[in-house]
Amino acid sequence: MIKLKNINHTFSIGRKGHEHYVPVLQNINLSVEAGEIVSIVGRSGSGKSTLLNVIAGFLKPKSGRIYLNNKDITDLSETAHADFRLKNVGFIFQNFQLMPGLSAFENIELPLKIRGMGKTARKQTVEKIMLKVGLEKVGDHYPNELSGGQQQRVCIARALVTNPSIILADEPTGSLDSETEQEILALIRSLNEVLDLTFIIITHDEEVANITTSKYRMHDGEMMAVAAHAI
Ligand SMILES: Nc1ncnc2c1ncn2[C@@H]1O[C@H](COP(=O)(O)OP(=O)(O)OP(=O)(O)O)[C@@H](O)[C@H]1O
Repeated sequence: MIKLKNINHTFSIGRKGHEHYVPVLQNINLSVEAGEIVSIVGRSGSGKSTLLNVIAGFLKPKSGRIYLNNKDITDLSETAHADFRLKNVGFIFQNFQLMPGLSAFENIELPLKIRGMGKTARKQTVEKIMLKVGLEKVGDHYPNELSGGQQQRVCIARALVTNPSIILADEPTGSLDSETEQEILALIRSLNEVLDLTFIIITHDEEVANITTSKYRMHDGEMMAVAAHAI
């Protein structure tokens, strides 16, 4: 489903004329099959977010190829990439990134509005997702009227609502207490099982890495497989 082939990336640091180049991704190869939950762990600065940005198409690698569902997406234009993301990829963030002026329902509905879906279909789709993630009672709450766990559920529902084939998650439980973390991890597992959704999760947290089917560790821009086990 996702294949990274020999991905390399460097950032240039410093003023023009005095810049130096820091290799951040070095010869990364990764293959993620449909229905997997993959975690990428590693210290701060090891290149995890850069890798996720490359997979998402926000950052073009200096070299290497990226395939999603057998389609080479490395050289898509920005517009084509944005369109591709809207149809195929959902995002979950550590700090939720919800729109503060929109209710839970409206936050989840937003990607469907952007896609031009009609009002009745939107309502049906959002209500179905809200039920799936346990938000049916708080649709009219604004983000500041929700707990951290509920906000993360809204973020997850918003990621799911366009029916993506893959979810990219950046520290999805980083802002949650340990009990809420367990609830969100259980939700991710059940979505994976029921919907056969694929997840790539970057995390510092070994608890998160424990629910995954494959685990990789980044170290100074290099990646190695740590373990693979059935959940
Ligand atoms: N836009 C940029 N320009 C220059 N250097 C960058 C840029 N973004 C990241 N870096 C550098 O690339 C390296 C990897 O950063 P990255 O954010 O991918 O690490 P990370 O593993 O996600 O860290 P964290 O867990 O703290 O988020 C770091 O040394 C960082 O300083």
